[in-house]
Amino acid sequence: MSIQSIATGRARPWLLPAGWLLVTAVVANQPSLGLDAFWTRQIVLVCLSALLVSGLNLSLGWAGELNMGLPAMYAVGAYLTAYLSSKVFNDLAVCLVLSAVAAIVVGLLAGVPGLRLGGWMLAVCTFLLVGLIPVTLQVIPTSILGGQSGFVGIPRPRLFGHPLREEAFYAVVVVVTALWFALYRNAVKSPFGDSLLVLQHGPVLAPSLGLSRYRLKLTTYALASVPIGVAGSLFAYNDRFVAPESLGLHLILLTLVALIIAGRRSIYAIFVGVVVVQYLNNLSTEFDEWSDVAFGAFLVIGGLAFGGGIAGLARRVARRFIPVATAHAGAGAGAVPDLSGADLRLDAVRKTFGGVHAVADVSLLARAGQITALIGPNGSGKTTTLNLISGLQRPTAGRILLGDRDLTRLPAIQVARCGVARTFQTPAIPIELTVLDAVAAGRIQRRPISLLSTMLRSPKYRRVVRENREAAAQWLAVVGLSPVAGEPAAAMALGTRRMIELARALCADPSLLLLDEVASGLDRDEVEELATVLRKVRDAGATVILVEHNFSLVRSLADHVVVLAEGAVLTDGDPRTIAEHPEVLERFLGTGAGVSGTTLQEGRRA
Ligand SMILES: Nc1ncnc2c1ncn2[C@@H]1O[C@H](COP(=O)(O)OP(=O)(O)OP(=O)(O)O)[C@@H](O)[C@H]1O
Repeated sequence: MSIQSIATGRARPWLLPAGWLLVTAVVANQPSLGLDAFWTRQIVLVCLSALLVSGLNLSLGWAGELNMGLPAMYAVGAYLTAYLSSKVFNDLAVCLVLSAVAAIVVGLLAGVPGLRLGGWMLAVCTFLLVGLIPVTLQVIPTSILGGQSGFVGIPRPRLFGHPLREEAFYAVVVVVTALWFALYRNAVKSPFGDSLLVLQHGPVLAPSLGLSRYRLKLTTYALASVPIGVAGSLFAYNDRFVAPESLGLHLILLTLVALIIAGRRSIYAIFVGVVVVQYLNNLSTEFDEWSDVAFGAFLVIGGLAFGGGIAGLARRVARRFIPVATAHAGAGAGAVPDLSGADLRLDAVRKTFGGVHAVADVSLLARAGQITALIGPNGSGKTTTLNLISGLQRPTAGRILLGDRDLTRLPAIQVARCGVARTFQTPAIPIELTVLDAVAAGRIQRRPISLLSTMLRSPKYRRVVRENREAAAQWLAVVGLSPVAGEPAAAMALGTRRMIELARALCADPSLLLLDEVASGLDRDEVEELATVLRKVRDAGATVILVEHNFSLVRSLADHVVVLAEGAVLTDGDPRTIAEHPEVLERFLGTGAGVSGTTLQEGRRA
């Protein structure tokens, strides 16, 4: 298989858009379907609910933040449309656009402080917005928004000066929903969506790849406001009456239940979730006073028992019937591009945690085009040193220089953007990414693409994504994982996940590569393959820092070895000198153990 064919992945990419267009054309054509008023209304309601669920899914499923302010954004779209169309200018397109913008603005009022404060504060801040709906309606004169009794007399919609008959409005609702879902799908099935999956992995991975958690979450949250505001606007035109009681917590309850049925991060399954909830909601008019209790109970039970929803179920079934390929091509086959490394210099770097001196005035020089091994027993400060270099922790004192760039006070995102890439002791592989996309994630920050370009699949988007995927495919060939490029990365065996992480770090074209116990858990053949790859990377000019317990690997690979003990440098030199150093032998390898033992801990125990 060629690099290009691995990078391209899916055959017949036009199939999905063509199918979606066909479905939209059929459903939008109400007269040919022969739908009566009941079914037309049901389809309109499904569309409005699907818009709401997609908004909630973006914030909760993709960005991991519960947006409790959904009814407030919906209310903004509905009341703005009611007011504009009745008293200012009646045009459906204008009202849709202004409602989306107003929903974003209102959402950001709560979203900016909520996301800055972190934790559950977004849910709390947005919840306050819902409380503001009745207060706002009390304050604004009844002659403007209708007060507690609601806004009546919303006119029939007009579009570009023409009045819209009922079937034309129905078609607009279907087309707007289909269009939004195409844009929503493009947004999440892209490097932007992959970045959101990286966010799900926890607080450390995203900054190490140069991705800002706050910016990504805020962008997603703002995007999530768009379909909610649009749904509010369409709702006002559809019912031609807006009342505060339809904008309460019941709305968020129904939306959450539909999302649970559809599954977090679902796309088209949202329509199934919405249809089920609508059916249950129609039934519940017979036991109206109990409906919130019933939906609340479903939320709890569904959340516990139905994790992943329909989308998750489909993925599990697919995994069961389509076996995961595990073939391995043998590492070191592909060509390694030039990696222009830079010298790394640590100057009396210190890190203390309370009274613990994790790193005590460490000075070292790691040269470009060399592998510098950092060895020492457990707790000697190796990982902390890597964390200080990569910006995940800040030094208490000292200086860190990469070439002539001072990294000492830079946060992890900036350090990553300066060309520092790393792996972790436990491989950090986000769920739901293919092996190819997990590797390409290493390059997302190198050439950012705007969200608009992403959603519209602009020529720039296509070019950058193709080039990134080709680079990822090239690194997969180097580490011998081309045969599993399309498989789910997180489901791979430990050795494969370590190679995926290594390929991801290399895919960023790093000037400095930090490897934290990259050989741990690998079998003999895998360690040999790893050594082959690392020699190629070194020969390509990268600066490599290798934290490792496997002393045989260190001996065979390292140009220079730095030995840490209790946070300080005990000694440094070439591997042969270190292997014969009396104190190293005595303290870590054991005087009788010799240096051919595989790990430092084993030697210490000897
Ligand atoms: N966040 C922290 N808070 C308090 N102490 C810490 C923290 N991180 C590390 N330490 C302490 O700093 C010392 C060095 O830890 P570090 O993880 O860097 O060692 P290491 O050489 O990488 O060990 P290992 O080989 O087990 O990974 C240890 O005593 C550890 O307990």
